[in-house]
Amino acid sequence: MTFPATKITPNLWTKLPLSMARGIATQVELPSTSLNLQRRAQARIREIDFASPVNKHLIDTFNRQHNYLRISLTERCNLRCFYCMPSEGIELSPDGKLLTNAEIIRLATLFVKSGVTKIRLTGGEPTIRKGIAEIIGDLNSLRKYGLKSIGMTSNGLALHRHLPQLVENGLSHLNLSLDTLDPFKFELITRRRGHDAVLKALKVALESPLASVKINVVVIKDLNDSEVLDFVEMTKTENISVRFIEFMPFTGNKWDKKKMVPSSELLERIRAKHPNVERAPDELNDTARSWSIPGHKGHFGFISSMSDHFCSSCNRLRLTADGQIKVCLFDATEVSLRDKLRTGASDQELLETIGRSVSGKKEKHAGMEDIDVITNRPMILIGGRLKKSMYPTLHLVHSPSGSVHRHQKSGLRVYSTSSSPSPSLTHIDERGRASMVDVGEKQPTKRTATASGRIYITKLAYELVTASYPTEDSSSSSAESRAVAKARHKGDVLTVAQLAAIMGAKQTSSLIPLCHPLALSKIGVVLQPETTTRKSGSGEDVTYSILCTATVACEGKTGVEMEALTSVSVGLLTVWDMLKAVAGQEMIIGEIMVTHKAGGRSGDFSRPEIDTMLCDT
Ligand SMILES: Nc1nc2c(ncn2[C@@H]2O[C@H](COP(=O)(O)OP(=O)(O)OP(=O)(O)O)[C@@H](O)[C@H]2O)c(=O)[nH]1
Ligand SMILES: C[S@@+](CC[C@H](N)C(=O)[O-])C[C@H]1O[C@@H](n2cnc3c(N)ncnc32)[C@H](O)[C@@H]1O
Ligand code: SF4
Ligand code: SF4
Repeated sequence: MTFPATKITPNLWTKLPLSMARGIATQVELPSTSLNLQRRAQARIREIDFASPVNKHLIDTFNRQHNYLRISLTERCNLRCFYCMPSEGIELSPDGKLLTNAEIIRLATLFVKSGVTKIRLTGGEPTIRKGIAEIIGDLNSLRKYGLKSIGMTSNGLALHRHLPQLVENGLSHLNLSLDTLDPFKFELITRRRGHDAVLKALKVALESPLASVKINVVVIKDLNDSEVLDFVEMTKTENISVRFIEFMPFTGNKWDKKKMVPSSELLERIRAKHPNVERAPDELNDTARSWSIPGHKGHFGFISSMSDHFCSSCNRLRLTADGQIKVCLFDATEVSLRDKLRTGASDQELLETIGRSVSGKKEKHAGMEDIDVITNRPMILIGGRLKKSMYPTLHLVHSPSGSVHRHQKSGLRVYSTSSSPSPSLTHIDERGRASMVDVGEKQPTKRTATASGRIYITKLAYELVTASYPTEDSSSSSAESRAVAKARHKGDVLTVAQLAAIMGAKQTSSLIPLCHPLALSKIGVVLQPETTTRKSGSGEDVTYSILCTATVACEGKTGVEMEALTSVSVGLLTVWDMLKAVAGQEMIIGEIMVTHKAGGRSGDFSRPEIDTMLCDT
């Protein structure tokens, strides 16, 4: 006999681990007198299987037990983070294709009864899903089947007012995405405003009884990597976990290895300031490797999906908003549970479908050298599909046929760019020469457009603009006062800029070569000085700016967005001219955009405002 099975006392049998039971059950050299032992071993295996918290359909061929389900509640979002979605936007699934609240709960119940103990709601932005509070409440009732945690990953924009209700209904863990402490950079990264709202949400979260609050920071070289120490500073007084995430590639996000800062490099920067930084315990199956600084209340960690992946301990499955099961973030394969559900599949049939997907899960994702050639969905969708015209033109392997084929090195599916239609320009004739569009045949309709833009100015310039005029002694001899006097000499900055913006709208066709002259019926310009305050390591940082908004209208054959944009641009340039004596070259003009447009064939457009996108929970 090669196995000391006979030495196992009845008491020990009940604790015999699966591997040993298997060893005994499969031994061929057991004497016939020991067949009883084999039977006992087989019985022990059945006992373990029965008691196993995870159904066999959720265990893959690498023995990874999938007890973490991420549910995407929506494909929509109130931000437009450049690293998550293509600038062209995404094609949304029609509402009828999305899982209903009842379908989400039916599937979640099945997963929980099969061993899932952790559910994370994500998206898109989960907080804009109608009825999220009820969904959380219903998930909470699954605790009786073994569900231990209900988490949510959110950008926080619409959260601060709703969070207490969500927590009351059962939300236990919140991961808040906040990549920068600088409001200006926030707008660059998310292509939207709302930094203040996210900070408010963070404050509410830290004051709530949530079991954990984590901040997700996607680190991009030369954009926000200089803020890593400021984020670490937050862990000094707050019981939070800040996680620095390596920038990952998804279709359309223009991933570039050079924009990614490896976690090891960030750790060295942190160590240079805090030599006593030490490794902290990780949670089981955690994506992050945690570290802390002695004396700090919170800790920080690195999610090194690219440089040091954690696939061997992967325990996660994804359910997309349109009801697909996706077993790996980087695997485009998916199976529709929604279709099965809607054709009357039983729980057992659904579980078997899930099991087939799980058993096909690969050991790990492609390495850094190959991963940028796979065609996956943009991160925001993780469940929808890209418009053909959105297939990326970078990082793709071309095929002569212009069809889908496999990348030679990784074996992953790639798309050729040759089938992508190219958009056409309206101001170019067939020979590629500039030409004004003939609008003679078009019917005049009421058109309106609103554009906005911002100029960032210095504190002194801000005070000058907002102080009632005149307030200071312009005879003072300091250089600063002389500059103030010189600027004031030009007049009331906001009034002059407003008039200039009105003139700018009227002059658009003289300035922009192919714009039609239009008889404008309305030009409304508002210049609003604004301050934004943020906490920094050394106290508070305040940003000073002036927001210029112009609304233009006409009864005509072409749109008036160029007039609105020109108006804003001229208004902001005038502010620059008026303030250059005090603010010099430190000013920045930016974020010039169309925010609303109505009338005309292309239909109405409204850039989502933070407040209009709030969920209605
Ligand atoms: N490779 C890989 N990375 C993932 C996966 N899920 C999340 N991440 C990474 O982890 C980051 C944070 O995701 P979160 O939504 O906060 O989820 P989480 O890290 O699982 O959250 P915890 O439950 O707090 O551990 C994402 O931005 C990704 O970079 C995954 O399944 N695979
Ligand atoms: C897709 S978002 C969805 C939830 C929510 N809208 C949010 O931003 O928190 C989930 C997480 O993925 C992260 N993420 C998105 N694109 C990423 C990328 N290219 N690389 C790394 N993380 C990314 C976000 O920062 C966020 O923390
Ligand atoms: S990361 Fe989140 S907030 Fe940003 S665009 Fe993607 S889904 Fe929206
Ligand atoms: S890449 Fe795939 S296998 Fe690796 S951790 Fe993410 S989901 Fe799991």
